[in-house]
Amino acid sequence: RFSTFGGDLKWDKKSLTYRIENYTPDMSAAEVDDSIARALQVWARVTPLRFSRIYSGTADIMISFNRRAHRDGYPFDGPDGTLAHAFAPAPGLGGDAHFDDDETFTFRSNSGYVLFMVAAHEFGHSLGLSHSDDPGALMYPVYSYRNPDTFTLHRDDINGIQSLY
Ligand SMILES: CNC(=O)[C@@H](NC(=O)[C@H](CC(C)C)CN(O)C=O)C(C)(C)C
Ligand SMILES: [Ca+2]
Ligand SMILES: [Zn+2]
Ligand SMILES: [Zn+2]
Repeated sequence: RFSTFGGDLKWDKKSLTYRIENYTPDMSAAEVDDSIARALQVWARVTPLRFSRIYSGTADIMISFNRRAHRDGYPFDGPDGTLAHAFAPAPGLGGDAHFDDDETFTFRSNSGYVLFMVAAHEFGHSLGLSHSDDPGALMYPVYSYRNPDTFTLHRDDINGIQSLY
């Protein structure tokens, strides 16, 4: 069963911007760009939301790779453990997604954490979803590998995001 953040935190606009601030050494920049774009598309396909990329200035969804403490009061924990975090819709830090660069991120291989899968989960938070208790849902709080080519959103994720937009 999906959950949202208290107070129905959601964006009050349909067009959102995103900016990739830096890159992980684990993958090519093109693979990171593609993983991020596809992770946003997961949600765009089932909502009226549209995402456009900007290359400077402040986007609604600022995306970065960080290690340990990185100035938001939620330091990462080194390899494994927490893989990433994201903030509910709001100005400033709201909507932003941070990835723990002490992880090994991959484009599609399960020899690390598939960036597309992690990002798709994080963007659920960026859009206003909290966690689901359904183990098959993308918003379930535990990472599980799924083939990026055959991945589809679980009914619970769709119900959740469509309860907001
Ligand atoms: C492999 N490690 C895990 O499965 C860890 N889970 C995560 O890092 C979550 C992200 C995954 C689901 C992409 C954190 N989260 O909810 C961010 O929004 C632990 C379950 C160990 C906390
Ligand atoms: Ca970690
Ligand atoms: Zn952070
Ligand atoms: Zn989460």
